[in-house]
Amino acid sequence: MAPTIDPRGSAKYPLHDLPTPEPESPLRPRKPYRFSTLCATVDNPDMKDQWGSSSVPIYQSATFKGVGEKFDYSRSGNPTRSHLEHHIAKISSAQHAFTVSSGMAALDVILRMLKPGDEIIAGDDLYGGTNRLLTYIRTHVGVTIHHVDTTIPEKIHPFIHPDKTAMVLLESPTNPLLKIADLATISKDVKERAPNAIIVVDNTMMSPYLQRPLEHGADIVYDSATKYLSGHHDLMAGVVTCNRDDVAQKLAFTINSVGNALTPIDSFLLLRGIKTLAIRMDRQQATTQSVAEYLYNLGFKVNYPGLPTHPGQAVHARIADGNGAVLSFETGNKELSEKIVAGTRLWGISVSFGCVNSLISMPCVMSHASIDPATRAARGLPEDLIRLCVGIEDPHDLLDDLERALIDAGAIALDASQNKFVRVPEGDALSLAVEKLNLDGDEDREWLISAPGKVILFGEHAVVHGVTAIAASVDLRCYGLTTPRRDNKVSVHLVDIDNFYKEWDVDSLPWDAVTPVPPGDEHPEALDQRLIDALNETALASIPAEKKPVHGACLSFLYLYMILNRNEDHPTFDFTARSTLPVGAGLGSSASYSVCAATASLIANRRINLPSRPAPSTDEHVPVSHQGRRAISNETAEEVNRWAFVAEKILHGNPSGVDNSVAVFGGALAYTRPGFGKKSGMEGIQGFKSLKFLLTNSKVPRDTKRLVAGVGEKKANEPELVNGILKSIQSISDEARRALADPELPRESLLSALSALMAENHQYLVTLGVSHPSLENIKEKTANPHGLSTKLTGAGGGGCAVTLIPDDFKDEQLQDLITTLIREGFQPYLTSVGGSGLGILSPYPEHRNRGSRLRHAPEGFGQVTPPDTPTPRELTPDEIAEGLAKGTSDLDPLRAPFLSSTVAELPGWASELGRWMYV
Ligand SMILES: Nc1ncnc2c1ncn2[C@@H]1O[C@H](COP(=O)(O)OP(=O)(O)O)[C@@H](O)[C@H]1O
Ligand SMILES: C[C@@](O)(CCOP(=O)(O)O)CC(=O)O
Repeated sequence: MAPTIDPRGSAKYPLHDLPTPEPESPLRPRKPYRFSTLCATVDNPDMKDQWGSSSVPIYQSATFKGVGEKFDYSRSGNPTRSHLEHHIAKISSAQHAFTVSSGMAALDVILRMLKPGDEIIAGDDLYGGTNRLLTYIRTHVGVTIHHVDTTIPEKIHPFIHPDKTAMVLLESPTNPLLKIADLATISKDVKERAPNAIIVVDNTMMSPYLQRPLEHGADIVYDSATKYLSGHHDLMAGVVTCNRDDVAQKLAFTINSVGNALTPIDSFLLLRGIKTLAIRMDRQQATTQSVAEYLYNLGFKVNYPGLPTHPGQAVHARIADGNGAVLSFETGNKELSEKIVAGTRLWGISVSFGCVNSLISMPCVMSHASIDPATRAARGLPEDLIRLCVGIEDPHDLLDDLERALIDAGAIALDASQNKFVRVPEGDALSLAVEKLNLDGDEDREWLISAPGKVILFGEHAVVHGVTAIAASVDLRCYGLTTPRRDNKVSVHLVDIDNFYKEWDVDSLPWDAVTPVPPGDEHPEALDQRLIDALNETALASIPAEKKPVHGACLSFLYLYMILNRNEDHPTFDFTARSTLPVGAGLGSSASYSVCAATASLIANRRINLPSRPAPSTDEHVPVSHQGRRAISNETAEEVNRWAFVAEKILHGNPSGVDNSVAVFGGALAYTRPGFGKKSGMEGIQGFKSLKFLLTNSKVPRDTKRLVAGVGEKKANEPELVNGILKSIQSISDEARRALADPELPRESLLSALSALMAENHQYLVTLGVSHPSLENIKEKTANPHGLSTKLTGAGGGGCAVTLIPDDFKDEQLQDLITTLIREGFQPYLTSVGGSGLGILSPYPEHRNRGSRLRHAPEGFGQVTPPDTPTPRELTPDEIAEGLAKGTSDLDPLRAPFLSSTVAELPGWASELGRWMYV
């Protein structure tokens, strides 16, 4: 049957005018195309394009020449719009479709069917704009409106009048409470009692993909096509569909008279958006289900028909094909909700929904603000309600972002006994968030900080030049303790570097040379040479140049201490560092030191927020582990990371940032330095933790700054060679990443792939000139007779080598290898990788465990005991006494045991102090 085009605005089509081919044979009939095929297939057999264009052309023309042709004036009809309307009719099971300038324009066209004295029955949880227009109709046209709870069909009955009820206006699910109306039952009930009443359904929340109310007895369905139909928030449009010719005629008349039909260009855009409706919707609603379950499991009241607890779930499942991508939830407190909404990053704060990007809003202050508060209350719209409109972003990122916002607002907190986040009881939440660890008045408190070292598996040196490196945290850490001083001094105590100690009167420091960086601002790209020179000439003048490690450590500490200070009130404290990492051996001791030093000064200068008080815990022992992970917000972590990078610049000259990123964020990362015209940043890598590595310190000292500069020079002198190597190392990192991310790759294949890539990467480092005979010796000893793969790690030139230990490598064989390495004068460590990043000992008294006995760390790491305690060396009793005498006080309970613990005892002692909060 050929469609008839009504140039006055309505495109009328027979049902099932679908591009389904004719059956090839009566025995094998073709099935009609399914929804997503219909969406993607824009085809109007009656309007073939003369050039066979693949997409419908934009007829940007107000008038059309000729008399009696299909089109004469675009207000009445336009070919692009006709194509769109044909397409919408097709996917909506409708005979007639109209497109107008917005969803509200669609409703306006529909409401113009009413006349004074008519009555409307409408839901009580309608979109704010709908309410506004209904109010206008009531006051200006004289139409009576009954707002009724449409979740129970019987509640409508008393308001149905056989003559006066002209229209029933329904939304299901409602926005924003996601209430469900039984469209089929209500349509039937109304038709029985008031046969002339027109049933109108706003289907915007569902789109024709998930719900087609015309199939359930509705007379008119309208959508704000600005939402899911378009999907990209780049146009505004409204759609009206119906099957009744009489109704269609009236709608067409109004649209043509008013002139609000959709423009050609918006028609084109909407047609384009509809092609991906099904695929977008599938992704969006799958993520919404996860978000709804996540919030529900935390204990929030969640409104989403996909939850079994939703009262309208069964009715909705009968009528609709899916649950949509909007949900709302209550927090119990409006202010708390405002904080959560303001705290998200990925979820954009915006009205509207249906876009590929996720949105968060508070209906009472945004989309529904036009309804007065009393009416909102009367209709049960909670002031604290948060609406989430889910987009197509990665579900993990969305959940992550939401979780961080909930943590930062104080809505959820870590329960250490369950090792998971739980909802903070209503009432407490806000006070906790506001409390946000008020650092004022905490001058008299000690702070214990720790950060891990790292092992670079692939990409050292190359990472400085923009290549991706793959690195993971190791089980060895630097600890930094700040102890308040009451004598106007600041001091640095470097236990690992000859127990070096130095103090300065804060007023003697070269404050004139400081250009302070305001809180929140980033440090400029280049170091402030004026401050460095001033420090070298004054505070550091007495440190001889050959004492490079001490000089670098003091300079980086004082530089941060001064530049982070923003007022006349200079904090006074001692900063003592101790590490279980070998210093200067390529395992990132400098980065872990930098992270501790940066955190110390950021805390002392009150420039970072620490988490609100976590849920009260029992007195139970909480070991240093992943228990407190993510207690420190991402924002704080990023701030520490930026400043640790500044300290790394002082120590390394031209660092890539990979070491400090691992020290702050822990785990395993693929890191690409920004500024090389490609995708930069860091991405977590899974599948790393189960790998076993032997780290062997050659004990050959080397200078990272010099080695990094050396590679830079080689690149300048032999660009072709070095650029080729950089390219190859990038491929190695990419391949390693793919292998680690491939869940189907058998374990054996993963290990052999990584071994081969390590060997290849090492050879490139040899060519770059950063190996050392001692490293080649370690490589040889692990390869023969053990067949293991070894590469240098870190800057090279000495320092450490890393060896991958296969799962089936026997303990005795490992012990044998370790003995050989020790005999050669090397220091092996068997370490696990991928543990926590920056940690801060909780300052909350109830999380402290004072007076606990010193516990000895378990001997060794993993199955193999390293034969000797690693560097740093143990302090002599005299040195301990000397250290204790410096600025110690009974008020500072951590300093004395921090100094007197042996290196082996240090991790166990720290963990026993109480709860640690981690990034
Ligand atoms: N525990 C520590 N105490 C003081 N300074 C440290 C400590 N750990 C590292 N550093 C500083 O970092 C420098 C080592 O950096 P680097 O040579 O890059 O070695 P790594 O590869 O271990 O990071 C030291 O010379 C010192 O200035
Ligand atoms: C050589 C390099 O790639 C790794 C750091 O070396 P080391 O761990 O500090 O020895 C330098 C950098 O990435 O900053």
